[in-house]
Amino acid sequence: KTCFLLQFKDGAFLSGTFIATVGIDFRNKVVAVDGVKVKLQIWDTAGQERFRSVTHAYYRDAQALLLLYDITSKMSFDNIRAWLTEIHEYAQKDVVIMLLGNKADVSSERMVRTEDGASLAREYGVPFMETSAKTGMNVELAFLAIARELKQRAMQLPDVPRFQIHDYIEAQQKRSGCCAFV
Ligand SMILES: Nc1nc2c(ncn2[C@@H]2O[C@H](COP(=O)(O)OP(=O)(O)OP(=O)(O)O)[C@@H](O)[C@H]2O)c(=O)[nH]1
Repeated sequence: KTCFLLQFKDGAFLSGTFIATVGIDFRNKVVAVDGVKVKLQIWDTAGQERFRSVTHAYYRDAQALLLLYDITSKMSFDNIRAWLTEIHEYAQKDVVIMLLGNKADVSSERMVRTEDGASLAREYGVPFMETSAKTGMNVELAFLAIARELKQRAMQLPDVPRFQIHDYIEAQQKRSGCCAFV
């Protein structure tokens, strides 16, 4: 999660370094959505169980949640259902959720099929992408899709059709020729 956030914030990937997040950390980044500046305040939570009570407290105020698993770790994927249960318990009812299968660059060590990620996301009705904090694949798209959704919600006019995050991601991926949307 930290590498994913740093790739988005600074366009950098620190190879070989792993410093577990203690509790919670945050970064800000301003992005432009159709000429409107959207300030994203992104909280980076610790994945480790022992920090769980700290991270719970932050769900309530989140407008969006990016749920990351590691495609080389079946356990991280299997944990997603538990995270979704927690989200439903602690987060706002209308929170935007996105499921991301990260480390897609390490295909030789893949333990979770793309279809399995996509099918879990379909089950919960949330958008899904595979990403790489190392190469940057889909990192910006994930945050921009969220920013667009939040901006549209904030500025929603009665006669304008609602923004469809699934359609937006699919269209962007088709345009860039990247990574078939499953
Ligand atoms: N190849 C590859 N390695 C990655 C990628 N993302 C993270 N890593 C590596 O995975 C390890 C853990 O990454 P972190 O981003 O620190 O993980 P985290 O989810 O923030 O961990 P916690 O803070 O403990 O919850 C590091 O050694 C990273 O270099 C990726 O997309 N590709």
